Amino acid sequence: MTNTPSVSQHSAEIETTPTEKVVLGWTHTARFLTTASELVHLPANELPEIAFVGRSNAGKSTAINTLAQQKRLAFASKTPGRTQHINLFELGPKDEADAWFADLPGYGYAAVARSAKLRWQKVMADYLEVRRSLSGVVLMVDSRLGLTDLDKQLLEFVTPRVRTGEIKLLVLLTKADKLNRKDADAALFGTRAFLAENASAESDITVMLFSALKKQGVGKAAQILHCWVHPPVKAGGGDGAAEAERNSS
Ligand SMILES: Nc1nc2c(ncn2[C@@H]2O[C@H](COP(=O)(O)OP(=O)(O)OP(=O)(O)O)[C@@H](O)[C@H]2O)c(=O)[nH]1
Repeated sequence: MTNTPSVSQHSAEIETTPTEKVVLGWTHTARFLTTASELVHLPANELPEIAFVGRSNAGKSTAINTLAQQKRLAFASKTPGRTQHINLFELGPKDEADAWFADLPGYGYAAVARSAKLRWQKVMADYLEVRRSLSGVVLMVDSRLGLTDLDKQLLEFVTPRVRTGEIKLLVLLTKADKLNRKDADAALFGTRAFLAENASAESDITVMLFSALKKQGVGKAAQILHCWVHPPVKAGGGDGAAEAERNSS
């Protein structure tokens, strides 16, 4: 077996459309705000907040770093289960932030004691339930594993509010560089089929392949998040996913 180089050792160029360049300029403004181990310690927020969730080691921190084009904004660890707090990041102009990102603790890491696991699952469930500023969820799923039971539980938990349009959902199938074309397509279509059946065909949910290593899907993901925060002012609205889809094809 060969050693897989860490994501930061690679510097693949991001292939971007002009629109994606603009929105990447926005995600690059991300800066650390604060960290909290308890929900009560999270500062109140009036801005749209986008939560990054997923199984431990799915690549959340790396994805945030890639979107922000910063090496260690969110701590990307090789040891699963290292993100033990909710980390908040602020985006937009320095004196006029327009959104927050929240990096949530990864779930499902086997080596974490059961009590700690349950505690973190509760912190996350409570966060998703009570955080009023939550306007979008980015679910990171390792493309090689597909949706795990805990991912499905999380989806079950958030989809009622996705259906009503209260929160948006983007599913990133991470580490897509580790799959060949056929397996990547299978992961993509399998996840889409699950969501179509279990969420709602009409819901504005995007599922896409993502690789921090190869910079695949980075511009498109940035565009979707940007559109969530700055919805296009036009009749018919939408969350920008369709526009991102068009621009990337
Ligand atoms: N090949 C490849 N490896 C990746 C990619 N994204 C992340 N990784 C690797 O996957 C491992 C886990 O990444 P993290 O970003 O720390 O994962 P996390 O979801 O934040 O993990 P927790 O802190 O446990 O919640 C690291 O070794 C990363 O280098 C990718 O796009 N391709």
